[in-house]
Amino acid sequence: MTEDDGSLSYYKRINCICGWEVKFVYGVAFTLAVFEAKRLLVLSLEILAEWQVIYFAGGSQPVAFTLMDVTLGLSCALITIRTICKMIDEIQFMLQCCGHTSYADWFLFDWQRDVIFTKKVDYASQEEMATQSRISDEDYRYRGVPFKDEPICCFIFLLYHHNIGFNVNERSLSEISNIINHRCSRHRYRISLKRVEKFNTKCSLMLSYNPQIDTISDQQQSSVKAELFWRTERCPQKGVVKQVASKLLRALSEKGLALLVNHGIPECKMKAAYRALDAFCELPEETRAKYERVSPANHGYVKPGMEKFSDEKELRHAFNVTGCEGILPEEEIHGFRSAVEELERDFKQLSTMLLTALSVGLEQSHDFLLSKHAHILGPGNASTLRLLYYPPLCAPEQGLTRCGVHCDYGTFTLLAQDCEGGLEIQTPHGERWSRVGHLPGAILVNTGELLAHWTKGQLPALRHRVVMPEHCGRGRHSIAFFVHPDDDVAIEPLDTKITVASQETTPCRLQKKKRSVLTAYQHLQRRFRETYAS
Ligand SMILES: O=C(O)CCC(=O)C(=O)O
Ligand SMILES: [Fe+2]
Repeated sequence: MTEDDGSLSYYKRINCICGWEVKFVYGVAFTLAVFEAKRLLVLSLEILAEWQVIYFAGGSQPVAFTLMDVTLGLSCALITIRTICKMIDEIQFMLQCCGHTSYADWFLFDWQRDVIFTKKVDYASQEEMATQSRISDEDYRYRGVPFKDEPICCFIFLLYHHNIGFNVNERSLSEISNIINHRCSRHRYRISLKRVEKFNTKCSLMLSYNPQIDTISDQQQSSVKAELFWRTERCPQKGVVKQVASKLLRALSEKGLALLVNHGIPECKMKAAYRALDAFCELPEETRAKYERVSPANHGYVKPGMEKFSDEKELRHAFNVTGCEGILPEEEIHGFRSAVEELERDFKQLSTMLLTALSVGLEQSHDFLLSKHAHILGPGNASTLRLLYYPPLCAPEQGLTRCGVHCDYGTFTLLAQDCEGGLEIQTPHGERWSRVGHLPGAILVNTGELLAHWTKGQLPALRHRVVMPEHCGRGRHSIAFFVHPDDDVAIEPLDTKITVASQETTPCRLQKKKRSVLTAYQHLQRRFRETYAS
């Protein structure tokens, strides 16, 4: 890395981190394609030159067959190459590794196009990268991704469904898992495969990676899964709910967060909301001011600098929607209302399911937590849908950040984010920060202060922040759904018998001081006073 005119350029060559197996198969497929192409060329030339002779000797039929054979051979070889490339890309994507300087490179430029059509591009140079063709959110999956010699991966765990998009069969999955488990053991990746026919799913891939923990023991590994199986069932079987509950609880107790796939909220609804907020942020300042949040209500537009979690300037636009018929900029932005109302409905439904699972996991009746959250998005409950937009920034700047360190205040938060990245979490039992990568369509569940307090810290509140981008980004969009109990619910530790291992946890601020019993409303207002500039 060199420093030139104050700008940083990276001069690191691109190496493949893949094992010899992948390189070998890749090489064979490529050689095959070259060989078949050569054969096709030579044959075509021969036919052209000798056509009269072939015709009179009655050789046109065998020649036609050979031609067909070669053509098929070539396309098969090309398909093989493509499949292998896709498989490698998919693995890199899931591991959130590779890329030139980080896996986020994939989203920054059209890697494949540039490799093919440009003679020499320095992918390491930020200036050069800024001039490259950008790749859209929809496209990146179908393009190649750059390799890197040292994976910059963050802690992530997920259950990824075959029928959502990991389009390979079970055999190739187990081959991939063998290769990765063998080759990447030093990077602490683990992949395991499961068949879950019962839930109308062909197979799932479980992947875990944690660079902060020296080794992931088998026991730790099996404790970080969380998935929602029963979203389409009105009356789910008890066993299914119990299974999800225990996975969710283990994930939240050990990591403070869980990643949900197969949750039923389509990505297009998130994107509609992102677009609606973009349009709002482009309105003149005086128009936006009409919709500003006015305390003590939480509904409305929060302009940059209005809410502060740290001493740094925090550059973000937020629009809080509390569901209590607060005004929305529908007049200026047609479709704003429907975009947020649809999401509110979906997030509320998802929260209801998670509250049921948590109640069961806490060994209470299934409606135990639901009864404390009876009025989500209605009067007397502070649950809020929040649209967030962080404008693009080119380089980290002193005293400026996107979102300072904080714990969320309520029961839990559901968070959807685009591919820009920047979200970081502090694992409950450590001081180090880990990146949370972007998995398209997945929703993050993180524990809030009240759930931590209720469970005496056994489900610890997750400290998180959004840092500035390393490269020129495109701006970050996210949607948070803060689930809060009804205003009058007292926040005393619950009488629960949590079955997960009790561990020493980093206390969130609520637990540090002994205070008289507060209601959920009082607790929230206290937090708002601390974070909102008057
Ligand atoms: O934008 C994000 O990803 C995080 C936002 C957040 O943590 C919050 O608003 O509480
Ligand atoms: Fe937060």
